Amino acid sequence: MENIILGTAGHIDHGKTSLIKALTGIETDRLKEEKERGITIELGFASLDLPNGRHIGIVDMPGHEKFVKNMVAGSSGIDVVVMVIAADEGVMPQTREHMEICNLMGIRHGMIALTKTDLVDEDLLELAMDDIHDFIIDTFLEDQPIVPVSSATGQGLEKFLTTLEEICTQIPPRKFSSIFRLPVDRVFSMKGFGTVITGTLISGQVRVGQDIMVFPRKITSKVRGLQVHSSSVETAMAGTRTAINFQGLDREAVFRGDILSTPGALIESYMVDAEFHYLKSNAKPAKARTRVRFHSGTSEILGYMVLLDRESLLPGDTAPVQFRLESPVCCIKDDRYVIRSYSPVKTIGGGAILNPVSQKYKLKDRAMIEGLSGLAEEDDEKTIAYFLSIKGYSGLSFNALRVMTNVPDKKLTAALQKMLAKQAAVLTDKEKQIYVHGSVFDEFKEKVLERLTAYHQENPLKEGMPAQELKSKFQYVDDARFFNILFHRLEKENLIVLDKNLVKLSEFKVALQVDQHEIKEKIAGIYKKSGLTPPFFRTICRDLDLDQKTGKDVMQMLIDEKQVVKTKDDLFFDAGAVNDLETKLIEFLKANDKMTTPQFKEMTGISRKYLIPLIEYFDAIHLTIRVEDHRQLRKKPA
Ligand SMILES: Nc1nc2c(ncn2[C@@H]2O[C@H](COP(=O)(O)OP(=O)(O)OP(=O)(O)O)[C@@H](O)[C@H]2O)c(=O)[nH]1
Repeated sequence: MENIILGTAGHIDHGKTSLIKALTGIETDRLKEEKERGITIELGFASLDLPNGRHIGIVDMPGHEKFVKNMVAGSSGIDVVVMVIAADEGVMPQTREHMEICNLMGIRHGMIALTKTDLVDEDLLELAMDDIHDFIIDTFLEDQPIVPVSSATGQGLEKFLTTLEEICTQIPPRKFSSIFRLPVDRVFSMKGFGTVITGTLISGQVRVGQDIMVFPRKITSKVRGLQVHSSSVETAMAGTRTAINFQGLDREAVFRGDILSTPGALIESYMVDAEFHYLKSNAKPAKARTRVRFHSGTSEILGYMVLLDRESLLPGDTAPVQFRLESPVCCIKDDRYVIRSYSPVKTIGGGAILNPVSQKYKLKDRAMIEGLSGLAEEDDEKTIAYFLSIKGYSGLSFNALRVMTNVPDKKLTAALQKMLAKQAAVLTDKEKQIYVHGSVFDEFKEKVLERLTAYHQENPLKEGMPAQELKSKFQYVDDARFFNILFHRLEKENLIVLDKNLVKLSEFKVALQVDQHEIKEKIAGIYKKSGLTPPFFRTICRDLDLDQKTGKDVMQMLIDEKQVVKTKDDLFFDAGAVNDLETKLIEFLKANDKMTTPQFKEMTGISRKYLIPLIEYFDAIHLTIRVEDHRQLRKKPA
């Protein structure tokens, strides 16, 4: 049987502490001031064994309006709430506020103790009952038992216990994360023991001898002793009120609001995103940016609440928000929190954490914000994928994923394995256990392929791009190991070939092994030698065993360097030969004004195959112009 944590709630002086004392014999008001003033300021702790042997840890919460923040602190980790309402007063302001806080904290089980029945007659008791029935409509206590009791006379206490027992059997086991966490309620020193810290162990477990870290201060220490419900134990499990005795931990260094965990397990953040329910009881809509008090675990932190998807939020509505805090928190996903207004102080809403380690959003981050609302659903793979996708190339470690997703270790490992298998995630660092989203790899793949394609186009005769040069184009992938892993995946997919520090697309082939300069010289020589009767270019390529693309690139160079002249299609001429011809042509036209094709043939002694392309070339460069069946100079000679 699992342990259960019970919390009391209710308006000041309605009899919470007296009820616990009547049930357990334990006086939870232990501060001197509390005794003197007769009210509960701090959280009180007690425990109770039910008739069926089940052990219950009790957190007695303060009812005074000023101490609601301690009440919030106490309510994290509570399974069942006893709402205490005095028969002589009925539902009062803090009865309502506590109910709202319990709702916001996600508490789903409870009952009502109608106390001080000895002070009222039948009629008044009935009136109080009616009052309560109206009050619990649409709350988690609707349809839950109401048990009249008197702590003064003991009347109804037995019925109270059997009812509580029955409720406890209905509480399903809690879904605990694997991370050991204990929000600090109290710190004190005991003679001969040193520093003792108490709190509710809200997830994971802790054992004697274990190293712990106090967050967000990051002080480390070792567990010397553990007590659960006043007995020493070796290991304490989630869902128990726990006292931990530390070896060499300064009492002054730890405060309520801190949180104990294992070294490095939590991540502190000044920004968290959450689903926020704005209580119906608020009078005005919430503004886009509101100064608030953020309560989570046992801490209260000042900050701003920023609406993420709207300009204002109506009472009763729920929306994604970001909290920007003055000091860091160490939340994990799904943690419940409560928001109180800055001044006057009043509970205005709360909900569950969606992204415990967030950042400021820019306009382009719309998709990230939209993705947040999907996180409230419990789909492990989707949640993991969301966080991996927003982290891009840097990815997330297994450790960070535990915090971000709140998925217990075994399930997290299984989900990641599944995602790796279908390439929805890539493990980029085995040692540090870093995962990136599958789409990050796809994006990288696209970019590398694009880069290499461009490189091959620019350098058709180079066998490949130096790997170092390629890497330098991806400065934003700052982890060399990560780069190499993605790189090798491209190789595995047969998209690229890595050889002697050169990378190339696998489909790319350099046609020639001779170097570019040599080919160029050879081709230039052929044109020089053949003068006005050159071979077709395709013939040259064939004779030299050149692939067309390489040949074309070399030819382009010869044209650029003005070594050859391009006429139509596949026919190129040595630039020197064409120049000589041009001089002769100009001389002839100056002397004769015009020239027919047969005259041109006579002058050059070449066949029409070369003649026509050359004549058309001189027209194209605007040296000559065709008039009827002859050519003349386009510009009259000076
Ligand atoms: N007659 C009578 N008096 C009661 C009963 N329960 C509590 N009281 C008295 O009511 C006063 C307040 O009781 P507490 O138990 O301190 O009330 P509380 O709700 O714990 O108060 P806070 O923790 O300060 O919010 C005390 O003087 C109690 O003696 C009861 O059943 N009958």
